[in-house]
Amino acid sequence: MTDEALLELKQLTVRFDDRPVVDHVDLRVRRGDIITIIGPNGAGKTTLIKAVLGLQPISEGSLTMTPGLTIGYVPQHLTLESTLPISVKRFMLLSGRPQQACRDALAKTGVEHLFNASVHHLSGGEKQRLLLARALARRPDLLVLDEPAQGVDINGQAALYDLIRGLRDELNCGVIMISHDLHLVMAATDRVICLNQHICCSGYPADISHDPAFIETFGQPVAESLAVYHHHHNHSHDLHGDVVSGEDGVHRECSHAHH
Ligand SMILES: Nc1ncnc2c1ncn2[C@@H]1O[C@H](COP(=O)(O)OP(=O)(O)OP(=O)(O)O)[C@@H](O)[C@H]1O
Repeated sequence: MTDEALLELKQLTVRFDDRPVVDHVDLRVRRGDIITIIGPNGAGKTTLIKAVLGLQPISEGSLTMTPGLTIGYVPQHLTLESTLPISVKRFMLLSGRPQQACRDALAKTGVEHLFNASVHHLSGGEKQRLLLARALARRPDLLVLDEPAQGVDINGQAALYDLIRGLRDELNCGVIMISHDLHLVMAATDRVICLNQHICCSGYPADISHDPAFIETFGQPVAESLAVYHHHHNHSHDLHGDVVSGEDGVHRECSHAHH
């Protein structure tokens, strides 16, 4: 059932004071999909996610979910009252799931060893993994993540995206996330949606980095630096950057600039 649509948005529009902040968005999320929403500040990304979570009323269009769909939500940050002592164990049990399910989820995100630690003492990356574990404890059909790698260093970010991909494979869930880490998105995401109120362009990273709408939104230098990620060469280069014959002995010219 890999093509089962978990969620479908049709012409979904959210207006604030008659201003469309999310403008006629169509989106279909199936099991196994990883869809990343990118876009400049104020583009409507969080508003769209809130609509999916049922936290934001829709002005127009429709949002259909498969009946009984369980959503696991990972917010940008863990916000807790700093004076309230709380352990990882207690935080996880607040999800209402049994202890073993909580432990299993923590093991999946690699932080089970912190079960008795204070949440306040966790590093930024560990907190994100804890939030992810809390979402997983619900055994979600759909994971929704709002900038999951915020405050995590670059190696930690790559590891977190790898983890999300691995969890998608294991749970066969759909994933929809917002990200500002364009380089990681382009290297790791299956499908990208570039939102600027409406969907400017969408598709696979290799394709959208060449899309004029993408270049207009993020600028030529960003588009060029991202295009390298999924750039498949049919030939090799020597140390000077000159093209040498391919494996089949055929020499082909590059159709792009090298950096
Ligand atoms: N409840 C609200 N009432 C009025 N305007 C709102 C409300 N929520 C968001 N907005 C406006 O809608 C626009 C989109 O906001 P949103 O938070 O969805 O953008 P975003 O793409 O997530 O931005 P960022 O990347 O900066 O987080 C902004 O101009 C914001 O000020």
